[in-house]
Amino acid sequence: MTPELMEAGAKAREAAEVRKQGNPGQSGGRAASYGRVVEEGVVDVVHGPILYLDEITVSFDGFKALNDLSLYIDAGELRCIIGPNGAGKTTMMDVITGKTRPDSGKAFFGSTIDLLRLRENQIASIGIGRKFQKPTVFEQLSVFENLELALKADRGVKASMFFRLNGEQLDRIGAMLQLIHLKDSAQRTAGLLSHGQKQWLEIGMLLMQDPKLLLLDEPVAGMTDEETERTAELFLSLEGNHSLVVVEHDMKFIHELTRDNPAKKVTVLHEGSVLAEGSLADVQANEKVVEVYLGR
Ligand SMILES: Nc1ncnc2c1ncn2[C@@H]1O[C@H](COP(=O)(O)OP(=O)(O)OP(=O)(O)O)[C@@H](O)[C@H]1O
Repeated sequence: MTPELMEAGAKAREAAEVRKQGNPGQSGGRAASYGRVVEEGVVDVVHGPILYLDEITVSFDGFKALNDLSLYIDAGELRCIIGPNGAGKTTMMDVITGKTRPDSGKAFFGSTIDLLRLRENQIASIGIGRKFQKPTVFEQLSVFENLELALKADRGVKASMFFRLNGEQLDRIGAMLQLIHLKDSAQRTAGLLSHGQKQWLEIGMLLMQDPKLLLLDEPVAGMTDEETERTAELFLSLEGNHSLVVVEHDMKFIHELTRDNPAKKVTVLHEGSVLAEGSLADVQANEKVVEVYLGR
């Protein structure tokens, strides 16, 4: 069998597996999904949040990195998650993206897609994008080529080689360059960009794949104040069209992300579960939060 055919076969199997999730009696015991057919790439958010984590527990040698963690993110929401070192933020992202399997609990994408039954690559292909703390771009390629590659990412190797951008795709790359503030650097080698610009490029690459949910792990670590402000602007412009979960230590950045709407929810994690949730002002005034985190 040719590699192209094997790839096509694997894709078809994945699509079938995702579709199968509408069957009754699947994990999570959610009768609400009974008999519904899940189309590939379609996330059902009509009846609730885009991300639903319920009583997730993850243990490492008996130590609970996540301890009955329940968290719900609405479609189009920008949620900031803070918490001291070791609170479980990375482990939570690992569970959502299929890197770590929990001991117990439920994790749904929309109301029908059971994330705990999918592999990492399947989870990425149904629209959950993850940005790690360190930027990972193709350093030898230009900014434009990095975005072009991201656009082709779901094609097979051979199809990518012969793939030519059409007008609409060129326009999309142009719009993305504008959005991530790299229009003037389109032909620049990515390796020569500043740290902040590399972060934006990687975010742009994720966005080229049009994720429904973006998980961003400390996106402004190492950025200048100006870059941090621009990143806040960028995320605020994505809110509504995408759902974003931003894990961050930088409180100034959290302030910037919540400034337009002081009631915006912020979640504080501690020892593997939610310690407090509410507006930034509320959580900052919460005594338990002050004790374990902000008061340090
Ligand atoms: N693979 C592992 N094996 C053993 N312990 C682990 C493993 N992964 C995480 N832990 C522990 O689980 C706890 C939660 O870790 P996690 O990295 O999720 O926290 P975090 O909130 O992301 O912390 P930080 O802000 O420092 O990145 C920590 O005490 C960590 O030492």
